[in-house]
Amino acid sequence: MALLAGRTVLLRAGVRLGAEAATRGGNGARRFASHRVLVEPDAAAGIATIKLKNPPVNSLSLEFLTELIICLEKLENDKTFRGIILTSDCPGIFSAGLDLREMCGKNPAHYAEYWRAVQEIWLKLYLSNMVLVAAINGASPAGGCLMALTCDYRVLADNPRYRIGLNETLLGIIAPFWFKDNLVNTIGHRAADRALQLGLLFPPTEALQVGMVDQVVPEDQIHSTALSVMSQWLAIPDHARQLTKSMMRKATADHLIKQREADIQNFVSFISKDSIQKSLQVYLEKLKQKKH
Ligand SMILES: CC/C=C\C/C=C/C(=O)SCCNC(=O)CCNC(=O)[C@H](O)C(C)(C)COP(=O)(O)OP(=O)(O)OC[C@H]1O[C@@H](n2cnc3c(N)ncnc32)[C@H](O)[C@@H]1OP(=O)(O)O
Repeated sequence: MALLAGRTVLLRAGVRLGAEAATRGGNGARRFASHRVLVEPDAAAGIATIKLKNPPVNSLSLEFLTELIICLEKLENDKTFRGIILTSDCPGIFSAGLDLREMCGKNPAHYAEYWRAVQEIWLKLYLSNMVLVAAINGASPAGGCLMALTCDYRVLADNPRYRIGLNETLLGIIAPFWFKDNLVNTIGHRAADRALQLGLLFPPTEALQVGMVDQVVPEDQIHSTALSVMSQWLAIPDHARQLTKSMMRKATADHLIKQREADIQNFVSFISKDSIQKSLQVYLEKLKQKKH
């Protein structure tokens, strides 16, 4: 199927990227149909722009994560593409992180399924052979920040409301070791120690200072900057860049891969605790009441 620049399109006959939501059919198999992951391919440039579109805040629900995983798999296997720009279609929000409703009031089997999907998206992004540039055009707490941290380069729009960081402690929860590893690899141990313990959400100037992002630009220049960064990275021969990326990241990814099941069990038992459920419910309630 032909790829059209600048449009959300069919990538392969009969399969619509950005049009897939997991639902259970009668036989329990997954079916896909909805529109949360928009893909704008530029085949000539070898770049696909992924726009996250799960309003209002791009929270990472199981369905949304499933779509994103499938989308990344398709792009990864399509030799047309060498780079992805990851950005948001929701005004002012890159991603609010993990969907708190997936972690509240559900059963252990659901928590385990959800956590496997969270691990999977991280592994897919972190180990991608493609160049990943995050064009962060909104607030990016916790899991939203994590997605940006998996990218090879981060451009943040200059707006004091667009704070980024791993704020888990503010919710009474603990960033898993692989969130921590990814952060340490990005900003160093001392800065990560402070940021994680205090649950810091950095506004753009501070995010740049601490190394959480690589560049801060006016909002209207975010996409053009991401494109120009991308062309710089794509100028490097793929095999050399990919092997170097793997050399830099493999140990961190293997750390999770080796203990994936144990990490799921840890998550399930932690999140199922009454005290943690209570904290998350209080936090969600506060978010809801903020408006009133
Ligand atoms: C054991 C360790 C496990 C896991 C590690 C956890 C990782 C995580 O990612 S946990 C999630 C952490 N996320 C946050 O703390 C962000 C919370 N949200 C916000 O701070 C704000 O919503 C925002 C800055 C992202 C956007 O602000 P604003 O534009 O003012 O929107 P609202 O706050 O009014 O939110 C609109 C709507 O969305 C609901 N919502 C927000 N975030 C989440 C979320 N992460 N999960 C589920 N739902 C969320 C919010 O409650 C509002 O809902 P209603 O319209 O129904 O009131």
